[in-house]
Parts: sequence; structure tokens; C-alpha cells
Amino acid sequence: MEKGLVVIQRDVEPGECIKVKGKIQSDAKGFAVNVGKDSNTLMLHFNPRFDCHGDVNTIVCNSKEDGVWGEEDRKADFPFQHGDKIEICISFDEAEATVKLPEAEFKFPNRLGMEKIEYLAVEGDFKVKAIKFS
Ligand SMILES: C=CCO[C@@H]1O[C@H](CO)[C@@H](O[C@@H]2O[C@H](CO)[C@H](O)[C@H](OCc3cn(-c4n[nH]c(N)n4)nn3)[C@H]2O)[C@H](O)[C@H]1NC(C)=O
Repeated sequence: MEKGLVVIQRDVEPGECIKVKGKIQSDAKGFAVNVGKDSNTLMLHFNPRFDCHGDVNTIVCNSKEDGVWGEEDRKADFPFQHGDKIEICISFDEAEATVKLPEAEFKFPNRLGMEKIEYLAVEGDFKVKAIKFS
């Protein structure tokens, strides 16, 4: 994955929504939206892969604790296309994180029992247009 790192340090409480709006590059190999405490402690690594790390058109979700990746969770749906302008809404509660798209929704367990999100990073072949907290 290439450029496009955006890091926000802000406390997000359960039930709040982090909206990430942007455009998937026309030649994207993959991108990632990471939320958690910091880059080594992630509640959710949401990683749509067009063609990278051996995956094609697959969303890989994972957590990271003290710099160590957890067990990957591969999703069945892949509602993305090259060049798409999208808005991803991420929220969470004590049990799970939810990633909402206009026509799809993905859940991932809050494995680390995080009570707030302090860190957001968007990496890879995705051009961020706006980030909103609501
Ligand atoms: C088959 C044996 C080895 O398994 C593979 O092991 C790879 C290395 O751990 C796995 O890829 C990592 O999977 C992690 C999630 O579990 C992350 O997606 C990790 O990439 C982290 C990353 C890099 N970037 C990034 N690089 N450059 C930019 N701008 N962003 N953003 N996120 C990937 O390098 C990859 O998903 C995994 N594949 C399978 C099928 O398990």
C-alpha cells in the first residue's frame, strides 16, 4: 500500500460515529482504516484488499495488541470498486466495532475491551476528503 496517512488524536466514545469520506484510487491495491489507542494497539484494522498480501477483493479485519496482530477475520462481501467515492462510518460499543457503508455493514469484536478510540489512521490507496465525528 502507498501514501495517504492521516492520523487524528481525539477521544471517541461508544455510540459516536467516525465518518471517513474519500476516494479509492483507480489503481488501488488496498487501503486500511485503523482505530484504537495508537498504532500498536488497534481495536480495528479495516483493510479492504483489491490485490495485496495474497488477497483479491477481500476485506481483512484484525486487532493489534502491543504491536502484535490478532487473528484475521475475512469478510464475505466486498462492496468496493476502484475509483469509488465512499463514506465509511465506524462506531463501537463494549462488544464490537461496526463499519457502516451505504449498502453494507461489517462487525468486528472489541477484543481489547476498549472504552474509547483515541487514534484514527487511514493508510494506503485512499484519498481522504473529510473526517467527521458525530
Ligand atoms: C500465509 C501466511 C502469512 O499470512 C499472511 O501474513 C501477512 C503478514 O502478517 C498478513 O498481512 C498483514 O495483515 C495485517 C492484518 O492482519 C495487516 O493488514 C498488514 O499490513 C499492515 C499495513 C500496512 N499498511 C501500509 N503500508 N503502507 C501504507 N501506506 N500503509 N497499512 N496497513 C499485512 O502485512 C496476511 O494477511 C496473511 N495472510 C493470510 C492468508 O493469513
